[in-house]
Amino acid sequence: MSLPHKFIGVAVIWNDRGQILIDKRRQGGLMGGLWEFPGGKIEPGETVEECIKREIWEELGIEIQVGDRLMTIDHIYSQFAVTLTVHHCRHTNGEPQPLECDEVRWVTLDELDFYTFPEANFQIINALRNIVRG
Ligand SMILES: Nc1nc2c([nH]c(=O)n2[C@H]2C[C@H](O)[C@@H](COP(=O)(O)OP(=O)(O)OP(=O)(O)O)O2)c(=O)[nH]1
Ligand SMILES: [Mg+2]
Repeated sequence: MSLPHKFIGVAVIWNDRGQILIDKRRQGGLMGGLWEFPGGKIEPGETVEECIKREIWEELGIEIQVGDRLMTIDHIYSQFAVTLTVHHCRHTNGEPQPLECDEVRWVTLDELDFYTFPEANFQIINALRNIVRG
């Protein structure tokens, strides 16, 4: 049996105050109510960078500059598998709006502990802490 496999571009969006943008997935849907780093499915013919820029515009209505890749994570959930390609991004323009989620918030690395993320995100959060704190 092979699980469906989703390829996702994920953005760690930094602002000038060293905060990161997170969003709360819509209640009811898959992983509803969990917080995540914004992003979505890579479409055919699209690079990860293009996917991230497009998704962030569609989901949050802001402009970003997509920077270096932080990491790629393969994770298997009970119903599907995901490959998350995570890039550092910089917020350049616009006020984030919850266009396709329930809420958006700027948080510090420390504050991430107060939010519940999907299982695969532990690796992302650990990597961010290692980078920032050496
Ligand atoms: N954007 C994002 N997705 C994440 C993170 N962590 C994590 O496991 N995921 C998973 C949850 C989703 O299955 C998938 C994100 O894709 P999506 O939000 O566009 O897809 P979806 O759940 O709407 O899936 P579908 O119903 O359209 O098939 O990746 C994260 O930090 N950010
Ligand atoms: Mg999405």
